[in-house]
Amino acid sequence: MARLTLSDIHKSFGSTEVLKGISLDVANGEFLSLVGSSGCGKSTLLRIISGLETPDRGTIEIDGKAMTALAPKARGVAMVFQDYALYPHMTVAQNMAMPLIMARLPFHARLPGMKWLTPHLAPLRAEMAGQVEQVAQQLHIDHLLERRPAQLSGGQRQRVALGRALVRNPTLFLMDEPLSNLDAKLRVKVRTEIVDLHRASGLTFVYVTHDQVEAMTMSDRVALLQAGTLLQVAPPATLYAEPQSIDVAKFIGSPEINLLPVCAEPEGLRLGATLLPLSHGFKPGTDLIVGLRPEALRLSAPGLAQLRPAEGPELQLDMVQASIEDLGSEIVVHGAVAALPDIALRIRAQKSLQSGVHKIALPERLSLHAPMATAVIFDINGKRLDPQSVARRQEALA
Ligand SMILES: Nc1ncnc2c1ncn2[C@@H]1O[C@H](COP(=O)(O)OP(=O)(O)OP(=O)(O)O)[C@@H](O)[C@H]1O
Repeated sequence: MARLTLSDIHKSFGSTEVLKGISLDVANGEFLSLVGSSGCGKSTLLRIISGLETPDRGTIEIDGKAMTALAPKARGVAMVFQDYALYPHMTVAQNMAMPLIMARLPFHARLPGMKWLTPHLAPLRAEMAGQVEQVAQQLHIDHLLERRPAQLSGGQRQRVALGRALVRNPTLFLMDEPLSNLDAKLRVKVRTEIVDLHRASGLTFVYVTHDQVEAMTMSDRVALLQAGTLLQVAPPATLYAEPQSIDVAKFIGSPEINLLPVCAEPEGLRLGATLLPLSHGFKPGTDLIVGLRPEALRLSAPGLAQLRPAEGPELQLDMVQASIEDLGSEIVVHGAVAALPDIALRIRAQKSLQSGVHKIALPERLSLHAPMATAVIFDINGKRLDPQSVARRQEALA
């Protein structure tokens, strides 16, 4: 187990500043995912932690010990790459033993044929073979030890790469998009296996992905990186329900969050002809943005099953439906706010809550309802307005 501390990490390649001052603490035994769109600097940060890349500025500590100047192999860190980087001419057993051989056998003893000329090293070789066997059993690949990588499936290769990293008994496990070469079904399976491996090993994991579903389902916390800056670091549920900015709100959740430009009035927030009763005491005339998750919206229309009564106060919006995506268990409805055709709306709803017909047909005009508590309010620069400070302001005005 290891605690990782990054302080003010900067990195440029030529004139391009890729990391702009990253500070991050990863706790002992935590599973932290680093997410962000392509090119935002995820792999560079991982390579800096492992020692494969040097930061221009900033420090890396593991359990309080300075790592910044140490060579990769001195850091006790294991890394699994996207392409697995297995040696094609070696068996699975030889691939998995390689980190042990490099760390523990003297150079001359690693050369071909030296096994017979260094009998005094036989106990060490047997111990290493035992370690490989043990990790192979843990990953259910012990029956594959004599095969070469070309004789394995994608998922099996992936497990060999994990095994090769684990065999060194690392304190910190780094993974760079390890599932991206697997098909969708296998990805779900291996995802669960990695989570199980994390639980069983108790190791600290830092996992890079651009896939928000992976990050949200696997991690204790998610760190969202954008253009070399950390936008927010939080548990998945917090990132989803309490995004600190519009950029975070847009990255997490599919379909994307609905963003409605409104203007504050004394009685609420005005969206075209609709007045949303979110009267938070904003100065009249202030432009704001209201975020509503597609799955927070419920539809009603003539001919549809009646909605269950709401548990708390609700917002109501009229929508002009443009298209319906039927995903089997649920539907996604796209459309526009009535009378404001440029403002797109998306709703995600369980199909069983609809009228029960096989082919979903909805009237063009729909009425949408969302619990008020699910609305997230941002200022015009995209920063989330803290609900507590909003409440305090309301009290002060009362
Ligand atoms: N060795 C290098 N030399 C020059 N530029 C580099 C180097 N390594 C990375 N970059 C650039 O740094 C930026 C960040 O790259 P990085 O691989 O860290 O992004 P990423 O978030 O991991 O992207 P992806 O999800 O596509 O792998 C990119 O613009 C990339 O082209």
